Amino acid sequence: MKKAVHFGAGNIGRGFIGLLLSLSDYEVVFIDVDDDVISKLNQKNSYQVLEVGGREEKEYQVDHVRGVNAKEEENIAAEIKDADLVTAAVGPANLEYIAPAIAQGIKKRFAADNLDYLNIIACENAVQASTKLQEYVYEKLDEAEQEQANDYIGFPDSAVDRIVPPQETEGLTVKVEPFKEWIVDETQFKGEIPEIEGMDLTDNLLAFVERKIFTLNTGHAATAYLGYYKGYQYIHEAIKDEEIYQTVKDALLESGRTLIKEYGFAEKTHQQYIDKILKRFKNPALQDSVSRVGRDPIRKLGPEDRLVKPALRALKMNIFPIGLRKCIAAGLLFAPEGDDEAQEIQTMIKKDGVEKALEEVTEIEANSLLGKDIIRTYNKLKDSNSLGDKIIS
Ligand SMILES: NC(=O)c1ccc[n+]([C@@H]2O[C@H](COP(=O)([O-])OP(=O)(O)OC[C@H]3O[C@@H](n4cnc5c(N)ncnc54)[C@H](O)[C@@H]3O)[C@@H](O)[C@H]2O)c1
Ligand SMILES: O=P(O)(O)OC[C@@H](O)[C@@H](O)[C@H](O)[C@H](O)CO
Repeated sequence: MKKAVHFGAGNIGRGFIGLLLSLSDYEVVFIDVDDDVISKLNQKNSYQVLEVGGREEKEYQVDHVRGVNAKEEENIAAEIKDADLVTAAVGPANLEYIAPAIAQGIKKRFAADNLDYLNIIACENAVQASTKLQEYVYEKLDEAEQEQANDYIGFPDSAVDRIVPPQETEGLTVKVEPFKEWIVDETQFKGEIPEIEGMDLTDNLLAFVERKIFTLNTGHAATAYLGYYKGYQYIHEAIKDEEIYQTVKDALLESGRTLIKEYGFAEKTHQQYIDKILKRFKNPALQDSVSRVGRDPIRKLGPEDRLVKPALRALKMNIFPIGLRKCIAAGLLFAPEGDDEAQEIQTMIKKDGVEKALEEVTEIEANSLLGKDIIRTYNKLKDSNSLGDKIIS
């Protein structure tokens, strides 16, 4: 049996990547900062994945799993020393914290003359997350180790798509949607490409990753921010609201026009891709919350992320992003308790005004045409309790 070390035993870790690895005959060693999940993995050495909302509910048994606490750097390095694959799904902001243990593992492999190729794949909602992880890992290697790593350690970037909502049960069981897509850049592997059920390959990853993030995640964040604004708890409820559906669809068509121009997707195929995604949002069995989907709005409203980047691209194509600007404005009103980034935005707005907060978070100038329009929309939203016709125009 081969061995994979996977960082992040959360929703995507257990509900998607861990499942695929197990189906492909890997033992999976999960690394996590959460003591509780690690001790449960070590007590049971197995868990279940439930696919819900399709024609029939499907259950998968995931065996041969165990856990190591992320604090135990030496033990993690020892696992990586003879691992066949390393994967991660910890959130883009946490990649820098897993890099030291990965670097230690690489050092141990080289010190033991283990020159088997190793590939390390970050499965995050970010463009070039594995490349970013490589930068963090290389900061911990000396020049000779970096040269050796250039020959033996690959960091293939990937795009990962499966909606895994917050879990309601205490145990390890993970509820997931039936849809799944994991696409990895075949040009960045070192050595033989591992055969993993459900892992697809491409030599054109940027097109796929941008299509995914600037469609699914754009629409998801838009639904979450507009849904929160209108008082919905769940994504499937929010997307059923006609006003929200129309605004999200407008935003996706704007983003879609930029993707079609950038990557040459066929218009009809892209339209079908959008429709399929909107249908996935409607899955009531997921009970996916607007607070999870909108989480970390400083990241999500950032200049390179799912709402602002397509809006700026649209502007460059002389399309005024009427739908996207409304979603950005609603994002500035997103304030669920317990979301530190959402609270930070609210504090910025209270302290220095929405103009300053907009500039700080999105890097859009408050005095630009788009900036002024976002602020006008924000103020209108704040003073009413519906998206309203006057807001939609
Ligand atoms: N849930 C989804 O629908 C989904 C789908 C596609 C991609 N993603 C992406 O996958 C990544 C993980 O998302 P998620 O929904 O699984 O989140 P999650 O919070 O359920 O899981 C993340 C896990 O990483 C762990 N973690 C955090 N810091 C760590 C560290 N330093 N070392 C080890 N473990 C650490 C957390 O304790 C948690 O268990 C994100 O980048 C997300 O964008 C999520
Ligand atoms: O994980 P985030 O915080 O980047 O985004 C929240 C959701 O949009 C995301 O997790 C989706 O469910 C996922 O990307 C579906 O593939």
